[in-house]
Amino acid sequence: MTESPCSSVPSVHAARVAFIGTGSMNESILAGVLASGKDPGTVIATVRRPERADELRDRYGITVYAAGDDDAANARAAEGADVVVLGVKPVGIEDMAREIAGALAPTAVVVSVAAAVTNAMIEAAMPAGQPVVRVMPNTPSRVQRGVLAVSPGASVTDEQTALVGGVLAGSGLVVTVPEEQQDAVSAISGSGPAYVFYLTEAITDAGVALGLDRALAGRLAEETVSGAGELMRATDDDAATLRRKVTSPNGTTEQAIATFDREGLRDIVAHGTANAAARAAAITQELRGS
Ligand SMILES: NC(=O)C1=CN([C@@H]2O[C@H](COP(=O)(O)OP(=O)(O)OC[C@H]3O[C@@H](n4cnc5c(N)ncnc54)[C@H](OP(=O)(O)O)[C@@H]3O)[C@@H](O)[C@H]2O)C=CC1
Ligand SMILES: O=C(O)[C@@H]1CCC=N1
Repeated sequence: MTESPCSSVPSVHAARVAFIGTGSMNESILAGVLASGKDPGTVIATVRRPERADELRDRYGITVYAAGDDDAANARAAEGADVVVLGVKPVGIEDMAREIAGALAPTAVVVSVAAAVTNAMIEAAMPAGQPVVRVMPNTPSRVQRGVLAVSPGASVTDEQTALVGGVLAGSGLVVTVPEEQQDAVSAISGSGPAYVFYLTEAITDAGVALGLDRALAGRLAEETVSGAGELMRATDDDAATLRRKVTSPNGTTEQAIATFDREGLRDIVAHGTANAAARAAAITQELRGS
């Protein structure tokens, strides 16, 4: 991080934010940011397909350009923006950075939410000195309950990083992490919602196997997972303490937990997340080789 020579950074309220490539992840962040009260007139988005642009326009009342039928759409959206959030797939991020580079104000902060793409890769696609910030968000951003892990690049000032953090705070908890931890963060909180949904699916299937109808089993599982999450957030108890409070000695829960331990569920989770982090490192290498 570097010191700002002068205070040319706008307020979070006034900052013009462009979301370039607004699919599952960027839409989640955008939804959280707007729900936090940011003026829709300060937010612009791009997608590839015109029908997707219509959908976002209807849902959020923002300006949306479709790059599929307008080659200049992404550059036009980036022009005049204070914060530009790149949300295309990792393999397309560097090309997208190059596509918009010429349209950016020198002070515009380029944020990449792509897994496995380093600040240095984005910086190399930009004019020298362009501020860049790498972020690993997650989809609960959509309901302002995301976790967004921020790693500032080489040329971004503290004030610019604070602006990015202030905008993203509308979508959830913003934490700062050293960039070398981003693959681990991606494996834990970036992918984490999928693990929780997977567990919810498994609990639902287990309910069906025990004779419940699927609709009821699904409702029980979903309410239980979301209720447990809210409880975890609302109390000072950690997860292990809350688990113990459910587990009566010689009761029913004890049997389930003992089975999970015996059959290695913790090891499976450790192995799965290690593979997720390893995949991020492999994608970085693939992108460097391409
Ligand atoms: N999904 C997640 O939970 C998380 C994703 N990420 C990262 O977010 C990034 C996006 O992932 P995700 O949202 O899942 O992917 P999606 O496929 O849902 O979103 C990609 C979006 O990019 C748009 N797009 C593609 N090409 C262009 C183009 N040339 N111009 C403008 N828009 C374009 C697509 O438009 P269209 O819809 O019209 O095709 C689509 O809306 C990835 O880099 C991923 O690593 C990070 C953390 C979590
Ligand atoms: O699956 C992926 O690659 C992205 C990054 C983290 C969550 N989704």
